[in-house]
Amino acid sequence: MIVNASNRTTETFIQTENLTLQYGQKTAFANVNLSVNAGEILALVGPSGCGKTSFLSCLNRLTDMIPNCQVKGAIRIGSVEVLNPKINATALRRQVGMIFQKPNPFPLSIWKNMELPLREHGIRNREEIDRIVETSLLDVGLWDEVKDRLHTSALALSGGQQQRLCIARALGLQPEALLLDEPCSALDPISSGIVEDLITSLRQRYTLIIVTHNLAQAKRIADKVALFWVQGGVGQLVESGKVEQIFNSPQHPLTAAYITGARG
Ligand SMILES: Nc1ncnc2c1ncn2[C@@H]1O[C@H](COP(=O)(O)OP(=O)(O)OP(=O)(O)O)[C@@H](O)[C@H]1O
Repeated sequence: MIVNASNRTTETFIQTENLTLQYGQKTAFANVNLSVNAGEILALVGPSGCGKTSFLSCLNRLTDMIPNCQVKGAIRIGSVEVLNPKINATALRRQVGMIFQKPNPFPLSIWKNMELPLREHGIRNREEIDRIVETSLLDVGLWDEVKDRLHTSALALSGGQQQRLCIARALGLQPEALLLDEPCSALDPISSGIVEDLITSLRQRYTLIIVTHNLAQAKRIADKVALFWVQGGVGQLVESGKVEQIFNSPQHPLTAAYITGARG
């Protein structure tokens, strides 16, 4: 294990310092200083194009895969300096999982979706795989729904079930943190509610950062909220704070305008 989230909720687990990301000449966001305590949920909100997805992508170094993408500043997750080139990005991504807006199961059976990442990370013992698959599917409330069809295609599941499978797939790798990029926005309202409840249930055990355009959702599930905004063509962190503070007594006029729907 490369990160350690003991002392949950009282200790900073994810922290960025002066984090800046450029795609070629274009600065997506600049100088973001943000922290999340272990076991908490941070919601990233803000209008389209302000850099929320780009920020998330830095945290498990998905940005390594984007040509001409430069990330400067510092990211600490547990005791790991994420931007240190010596850090193994594959091992980091096992500890810091990512869930995307559109569920992305492999076009394989439910079982294979769960098994493949485990094998890729060196887990080959059949009994251990069986145990992890069952526990992870139980954790996301999917086990009873799929236990009799584990060897049928994951693509036959509903959108909400597919998203829960993707979360189970990430949980199987025993991550410390999960990054969720609008995980409910492609789902119907009922599935969205189920996935939202699931995310809430993961608080404490995991540190979570969720990008959402749904302010009511941020208010329901987040411990902390961060508002990004494009200023001078560059994404900036306008304000971050505890969810009650952001919604009840925002410090910045843009935050006040955003949460009342007057801007954004
Ligand atoms: N691969 C890329 N190459 C060049 N520019 C990019 C790339 N990805 C994002 N951008 C630009 O970076 C800025 C921030 O984009 P990003 O997707 O991070 O914003 P966002 O807040 O997540 O938006 P949305 O809410 O619409 O998903 C935008 O101006 C976008 O056009």
